[in-house]
Amino acid sequence: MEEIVTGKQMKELDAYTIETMGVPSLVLMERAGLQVFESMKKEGLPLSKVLVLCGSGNNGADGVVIARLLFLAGYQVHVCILGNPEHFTKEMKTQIEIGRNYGISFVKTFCVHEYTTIVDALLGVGLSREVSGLYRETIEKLQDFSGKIAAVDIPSGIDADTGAVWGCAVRADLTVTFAYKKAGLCLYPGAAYAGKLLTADVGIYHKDKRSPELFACTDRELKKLTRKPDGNKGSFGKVFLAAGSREIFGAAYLSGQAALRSGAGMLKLCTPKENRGLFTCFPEAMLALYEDAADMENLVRENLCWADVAGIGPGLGTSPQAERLLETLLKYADKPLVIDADGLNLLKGKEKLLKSCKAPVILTPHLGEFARMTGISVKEWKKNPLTITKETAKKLGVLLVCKDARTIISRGTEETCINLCGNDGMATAGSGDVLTGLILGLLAQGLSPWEAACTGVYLHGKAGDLAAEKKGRAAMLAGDILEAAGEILKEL
Ligand SMILES: NC(=O)C1=CN([C@@H]2O[C@H](COP(=O)(O)OP(=O)(O)OC[C@H]3O[C@@H](n4cnc5c(N)ncnc54)[C@H](O)[C@@H]3O)[C@@H](O)[C@H]2O)[C@@H](O)CC1
Ligand SMILES: Nc1ncnc2c1ncn2[C@@H]1O[C@H](COP(=O)(O)OP(=O)(O)O)[C@@H](O)[C@H]1O
Ligand SMILES: [K+]
Repeated sequence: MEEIVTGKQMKELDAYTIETMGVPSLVLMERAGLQVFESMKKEGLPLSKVLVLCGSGNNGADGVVIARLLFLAGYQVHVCILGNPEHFTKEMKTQIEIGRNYGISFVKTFCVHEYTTIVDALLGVGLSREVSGLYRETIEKLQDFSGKIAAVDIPSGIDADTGAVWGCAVRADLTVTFAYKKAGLCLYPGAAYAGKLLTADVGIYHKDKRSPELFACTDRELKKLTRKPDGNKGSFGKVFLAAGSREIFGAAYLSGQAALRSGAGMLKLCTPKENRGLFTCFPEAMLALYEDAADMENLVRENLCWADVAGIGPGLGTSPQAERLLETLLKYADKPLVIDADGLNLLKGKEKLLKSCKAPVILTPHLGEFARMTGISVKEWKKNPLTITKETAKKLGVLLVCKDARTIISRGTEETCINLCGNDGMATAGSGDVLTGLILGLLAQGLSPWEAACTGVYLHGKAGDLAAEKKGRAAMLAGDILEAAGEILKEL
């Protein structure tokens, strides 16, 4: 996993490295500047004439280092420093002095069109208020700039914790952030303002490695998914999935397929009797067919005995039978239970039943479903996704997967997972059904609910990226994500 930090945590880590480990602040800064300089070259930014815009804090001081390194490498570079000299940090004053000794050009005014690249070192993780005055005017001038923009640590104007724009912000092509990704670079809109995001090691260190509060999955988590050569279809897990309705068949097919494609041993689909004929194209699935709401109790109890994990929701509809199915599952489930789509729509008013469920429950709402379920609007969630997801998970006593461009996963504890892969091509019908199946498949193979949810969302995002590569973001279908998930697992 990859740790992600808030601005405050980053400042504490900086301070610890400087004060406790004894690494001089200027050494960290030199490494930070060098990393940005090297990244700009490596990423092919046009460096024939560069303007470095600096604020009065240490982000600005990084900028002066970058200007010096560009100057020493023979590039034409101008530095423009904004802000009151009385507010310059100690490091900033030192960097300006060093810069002057080298003879780099400091300018007071500039015309953006003269430059091929602009380095944004105005504000870093120290941003603490709405951007106004000269900072704002300068950032607004960059809107007509046609060259490339490299942001130092974080695009100026982006809140390091929430990704919100404080009045206005720099839209960068490249952001080189130091030590750890900041939460505000991972959440939208900050993620979009960052452009290509690189994380650079500058020597930040902490002796007591604590477990991160916020993290993203990486391939390392996927690589833990191994098959046992002596396993059998029973040991790879049995999935019971209540999905599909008279009107909707595809959702059941997609999520059922995804459960098997992610490696589960067996699948039993619980679906209306009328659907029997449709499943001839899915011979791998066993069927548990129901006719009316009265059938449910025995059917659910029998199948829960058989299964290792249960899921409900994709294409389920909201008929009385569907509602009865959900209630019965909540009443009797003693194995992990994943609730998605219509299962979530049917949850309204059943909070008590949900709370009393003996099984660990995973809810996978997209934001529309989340809003319907909780009464918290999408707009409100987007303002503070980490806290709201955590608080809701805690309140409902569930593991919550809030699906969006950046899916957030919480079980109400201090630790939150954010997914950084995937793309807008995944906003296509049935994509969420595939995710439900993947999570069920991983649960069936023995992953804990937390591991299955975090790894499942990551696998889904990676599969979405592979599908986009093959088919294009507009043309890709949920079935392509499903197929790609299999390929990702194969490559591992
Ligand atoms: N030695 C260190 O501490 C290191 C610091 N680093 C850099 O230092 C940055 C953090 O430095 P600082 O804590 O000095 O903070 P910043 O440089 O991000 O900004 C702080 C300054 O901006 C002012 N400010 C805040 N919001 C403003 C607004 N809206 N409009 C105008 N001014 C505003 C503050 O009053 C303060 O003077 C990091 O982002 C990183 O770039 C890196 O060089 C790594 C090492
Ligand atoms: N812009 C985006 N970037 C990354 N992932 C996205 C984006 N839009 C949607 N997704 C992902 O696609 C999936 C869509 O799920 P959902 O809305 O439930 O689809 P459906 O109900 O059609 O199956 C979610 O996992 C979501 O995180
Ligand atoms: K910046």
